[in-house]
Amino acid sequence: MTERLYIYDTTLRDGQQTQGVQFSAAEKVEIALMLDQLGVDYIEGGWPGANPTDSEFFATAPATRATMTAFGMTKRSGRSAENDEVLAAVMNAGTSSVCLVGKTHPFHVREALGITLDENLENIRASIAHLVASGREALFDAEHFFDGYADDSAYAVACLRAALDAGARWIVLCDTNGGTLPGRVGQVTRAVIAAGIPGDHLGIHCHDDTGNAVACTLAAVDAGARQIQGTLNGLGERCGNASLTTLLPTLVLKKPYASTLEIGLTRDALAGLTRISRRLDEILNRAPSRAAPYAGTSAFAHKAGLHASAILKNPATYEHIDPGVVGNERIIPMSNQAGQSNLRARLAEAGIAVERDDPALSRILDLVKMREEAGYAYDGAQASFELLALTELGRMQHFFDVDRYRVTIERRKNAAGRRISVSEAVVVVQIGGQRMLSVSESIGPDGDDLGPVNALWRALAKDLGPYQTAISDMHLTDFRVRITGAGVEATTRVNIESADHQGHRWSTVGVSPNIVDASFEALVEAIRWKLIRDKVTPA
Ligand SMILES: CC(=O)SCCNC(=O)CCNC(=O)[C@H](O)C(C)(C)COP(=O)(O)OP(=O)(O)OC[C@H]1O[C@@H](n2cnc3c(N)ncnc32)[C@H](O)[C@@H]1OP(=O)(O)O
Ligand SMILES: CC(=O)C(=O)O
Repeated sequence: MTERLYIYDTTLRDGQQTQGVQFSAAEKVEIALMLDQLGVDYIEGGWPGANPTDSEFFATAPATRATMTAFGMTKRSGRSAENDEVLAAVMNAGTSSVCLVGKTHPFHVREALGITLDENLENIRASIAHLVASGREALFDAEHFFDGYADDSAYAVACLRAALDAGARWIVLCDTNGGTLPGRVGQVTRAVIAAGIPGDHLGIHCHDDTGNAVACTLAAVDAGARQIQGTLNGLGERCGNASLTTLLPTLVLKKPYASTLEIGLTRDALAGLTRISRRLDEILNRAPSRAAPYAGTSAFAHKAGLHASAILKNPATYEHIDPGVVGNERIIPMSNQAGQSNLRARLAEAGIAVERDDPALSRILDLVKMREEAGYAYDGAQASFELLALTELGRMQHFFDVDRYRVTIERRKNAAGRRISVSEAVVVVQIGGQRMLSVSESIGPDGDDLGPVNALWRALAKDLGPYQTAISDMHLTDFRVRITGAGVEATTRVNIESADHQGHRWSTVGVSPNIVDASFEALVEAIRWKLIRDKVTPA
């Protein structure tokens, strides 16, 4: 018989506690709709009353199939739940479900709240009873539960019991400081169930401070907890929360969960996982994590020659699942670890047909290895690799030549008298016998300098004559610089990631002792790749 496991997402609340993350209300709406598509059961939208964004979000929250939940804390001592203004703001959001965090560790009751243990129990009871009396589904987040249990298990469980007896639907065991290991989470969860808190009322909320949040969550599920809390891409306070991007496919696809637990997530929805994960990164203006399980850009990248050779015979040789199941894709990158199998697969993927015995194959392989020795890295620069291969195969189209470029950096006062630096770039290109000169500065909308690479990009993209339409939907999404080698041998590698409105993302690489020169090479390659991908006819 299968048991129901409920998924509770807290990206919009705990995820917003990530350093550097600040969602707007509109972004929260977009994320809530993505979570709903995915099939989570609860969406914790934030803390109404705590800040204007969260209040605005609840005022305009979208209709969702998932239960929208407001978050807050148990009432303060010395006032009734009805008269606690923080709790009132949470209730006023009007959600059918409300989650309140409360203390369960005597140390925190005494130190952080400065009240007696009995007062805290009463605050929990009265707050939950107030939610239930007003017809809300009540959840109790038992803060620092595992630390509290280690200190005084009877008191920690008494806090859970106070919430359960007052009518809480869910009691959520929180590893707030994230220091508990999976074995201990499993052991304590079992003990809590044995103490009379039923597993189908028990949730788990883990932080990733030891890198074990997902494992701890699974340990609690193994022990009988039937609600898991987590966030998209593992966002959350400090090191983050248990990542639902990892947990959801694990629960749907892996034994024993797939056959013993029912969750509200279909296989179709799971195929949207990578897209949703990447969209969140875009909202946060972050490059997607390479190593993230399932949705990472390297999750199905097969770099080593031996792996690639076997993958081509049967992907199951080096993949634990089919990448398409989570909407991700297989990548066979080129690098100095590659053999001919990587090369042929990579070329085929790029739509470049080459006969098995074409002598260009070993020339390309040698060239890749030689250039990697000189500082290039092609495993993260697929587009540059394709250009290199096309050139070596004699199939590279000729779009334009760069005659010269120049960048100057000037430190000067702006109109307001503030000292700013301004970069100016001049680029001269030859297109179909015509010479074109473009000049651009790098001043952003707020008057600040965006740097010499930005000035170069603007100058290059300003007027490419017959190619202007093709590159007009192109923009740069990431820029990474790495110094390779040391001392006088040091050189700079620049990786540029570009995207267009058709949803393509591509990476190029440039190498030079001079950072601007390396950047320029990567920029020019990004444009050339776009022209090829869009099948633009050379002028
Ligand atoms: C483990 C977690 O992640 S829980 C989620 C935590 N999230 C947040 O804190 C983000 C949103 N928080 C906020 O915007 C603010 O902290 C507010 C609006 C909630 C409260 O702001 P303030 O009234 O200025 O209080 P402040 O933040 O300084 O301190 C928290 C107060 O809540 C009390 N408190 C903390 N936890 C609880 C609790 N579970 N029950 C009752 N009171 C609590 C503290 O003792 C402290 O009270 P004090 O001011 O009398 O010392
Ligand atoms: C409630 C919560 O976020 C925590 O205890 O970590």
